[in-house]
Amino acid sequence: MPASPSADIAILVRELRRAYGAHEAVRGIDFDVHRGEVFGLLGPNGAGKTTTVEILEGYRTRTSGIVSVLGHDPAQRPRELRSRVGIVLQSTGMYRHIGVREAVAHFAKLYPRPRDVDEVLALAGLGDVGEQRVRTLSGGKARRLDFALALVGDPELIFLDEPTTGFDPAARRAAWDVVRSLQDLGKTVLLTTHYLDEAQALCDRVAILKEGSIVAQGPPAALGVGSSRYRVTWRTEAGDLETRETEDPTALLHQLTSAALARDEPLRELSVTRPTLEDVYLELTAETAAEEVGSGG
Ligand SMILES: Nc1ncnc2c1ncn2[C@@H]1O[C@H](COP(=O)(O)OP(=O)(O)OP(=O)(O)O)[C@@H](O)[C@H]1O
Repeated sequence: MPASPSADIAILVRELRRAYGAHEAVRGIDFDVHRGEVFGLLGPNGAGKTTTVEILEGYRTRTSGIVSVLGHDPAQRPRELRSRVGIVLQSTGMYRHIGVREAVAHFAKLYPRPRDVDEVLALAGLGDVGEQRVRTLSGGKARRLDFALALVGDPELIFLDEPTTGFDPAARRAAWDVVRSLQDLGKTVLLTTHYLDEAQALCDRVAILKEGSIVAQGPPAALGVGSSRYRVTWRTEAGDLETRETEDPTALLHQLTSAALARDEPLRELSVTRPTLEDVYLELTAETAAEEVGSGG
């Protein structure tokens, strides 16, 4: 029997497990993805991200647990899901010899209610290369074509597996813009990424996987980003780089700047930062540090 989640839940996962022989790759995870949300699955290599996403896409079976995608069990491979879900594969490499616009138009015919082809080209940032042959596209543009092919069916839910791996910084920013425009269109996005800045920039909520279990889940801000901890770094008189963490940097900054003024010297390399998602992630996924901080909370 398929689970019947409430209308605002696009993906529901309960006690999901997947074993490969004796190895349990996914160990009883729970999460929901709300409609209209960009949700990120993060975790080191082998944490179970691909296994989880491919179970949601219907490409892999599960050992146990409940999974519902737009109200359907993907294991049944319901036809309806095919047109309501867009999957950006790790580069399709199809249609190399035809034009970009032609490829998107060809894909559009596979769906009952496709988006306008030119609109999709514009959305994916391919408006200027529509007449170019697919094989002549740069890596970044080829990836955008993968986006375009996933979007042309006008899916409600889009899976993005490491959407910017191998991109240069400009191509990454462009891909981020595509994800943001999907969000503006009210689409639900589930993405996996190795880049923590990407998750921080794009995701409404993230789940951090480690060895098949979710070790933290929530909005990036609630995972410590923008928390009350500040990190103050500066170069001392002796030339050493010093770092101190504090709840309130006011007094420390006053002390440092007064001393520098008294010496009539600039305070070199001063920075005041808050922990990024990356700091939180590294803390949670570190092999030994996790045990130490895990029980203390
Ligand atoms: N078909 C398979 N048969 C046996 N073991 C597998 C299979 N697929 C994955 N595994 C194992 O399951 C664990 C989780 O793999 P998975 O690919 O889901 O991780 P991941 O988080 O996606 O990693 P990556 O970021 O490297 O893609 C790993 O230990 C992996 O070796």
